[in-house]
Amino acid sequence: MQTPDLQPTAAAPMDAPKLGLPVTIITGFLGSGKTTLLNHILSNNQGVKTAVLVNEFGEIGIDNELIIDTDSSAGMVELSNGCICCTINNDLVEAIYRVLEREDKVDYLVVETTGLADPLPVALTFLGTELRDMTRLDSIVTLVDAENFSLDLFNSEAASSQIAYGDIILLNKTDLVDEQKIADLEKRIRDVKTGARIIRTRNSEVPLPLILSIGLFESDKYFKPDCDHDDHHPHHDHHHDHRHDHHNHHDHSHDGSHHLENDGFVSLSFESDRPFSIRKFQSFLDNELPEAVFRAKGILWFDTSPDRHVFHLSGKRFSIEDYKWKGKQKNQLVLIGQDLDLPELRHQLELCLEVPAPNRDKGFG
Ligand SMILES: Nc1nc2c(ncn2[C@@H]2O[C@H](COP(=O)(O)OP(=O)(O)OP(=O)(O)O)[C@@H](O)[C@H]2O)c(=O)[nH]1
Repeated sequence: MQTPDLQPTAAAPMDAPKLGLPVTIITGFLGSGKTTLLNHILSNNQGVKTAVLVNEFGEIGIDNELIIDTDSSAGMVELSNGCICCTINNDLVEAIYRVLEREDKVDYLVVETTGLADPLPVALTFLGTELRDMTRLDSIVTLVDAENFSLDLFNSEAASSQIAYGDIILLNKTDLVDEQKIADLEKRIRDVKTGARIIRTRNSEVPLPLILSIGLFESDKYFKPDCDHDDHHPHHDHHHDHRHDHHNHHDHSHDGSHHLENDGFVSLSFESDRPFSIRKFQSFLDNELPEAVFRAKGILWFDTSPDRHVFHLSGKRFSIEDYKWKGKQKNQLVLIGQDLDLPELRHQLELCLEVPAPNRDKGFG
């Protein structure tokens, strides 16, 4: 279920973009940091009107001063930053409709599942019902408590399901354990899920573009840009290799970019005025995409399709929405990951282009 078929579905009606509300599901065992992550999202998701669905409102530790207005009849609370919070009483679908039917539209929906539950039914609610056309399941983010994730938890079906379906896994509370334990856990997580995308966090602090499909085209604000471009960026002239030392750094600021640079996150911007071969691009996603790529967003042009495709990727999950071209056809893709081999990745993408051109200049834009 993680990887829908890449073949574009029937063309969307002219100029009628799908209004799929992007949805991120947060899952993870009891006490792993889900509510902490929700608060992190709500405090940093500026300009993105976000709705959150939680199982019981009491569980959400949103600071009281964020809350301004309560419409208890609808089980909905409006927060002072414009975000809304809605309880799931019995019926998840009903709660989602309450969000979708609001006059004051939201841009993003985040759903926190209960710690003991398997996230699959929640994901299927978005993928397998009529909600499928109104929402777009963007990512499933799994929190893992580095201190308490014991062997027993690996025997819990819910916990292994949470890992198996997580597009991105946040190994949280890394402040409470030593490096050896973290490394052991990463290995055990990869035993459950080959190719798991794991990010180490404290207090669930993760750069939002890694877990939510927002601001990805502005990723150079957050992520050290493509090495190929370093020469053109005087601010990056102190560029050095983070591979060997990034775990020893400490985040002295709450500024996301600082944290990211220390953790070796980089982004690759790829543009081309030739279309991708859909077959080669699909094979790249299925077989070559490095584990260290967490996120991607792109405007894609395929050889066999007249449409403009908006592409989102989270871990191995991706979605494609079809639109009509307005301007000139081209490919534009941003990939974000940790310690990526950027020249190699660029080369792989070039090989996905429809007609390989010899002696192509390296680097775009
Ligand atoms: N030391 C430490 N504590 C953390 C970290 N992240 C979260 N916590 C604390 O762990 C406790 C549980 O965090 P929550 O965010 O409430 O966890 P949850 O997954 O929502 O918990 P449930 O709703 O019970 O499933 C809180 O006291 C947090 O402050 C971390 O990285 N390090």
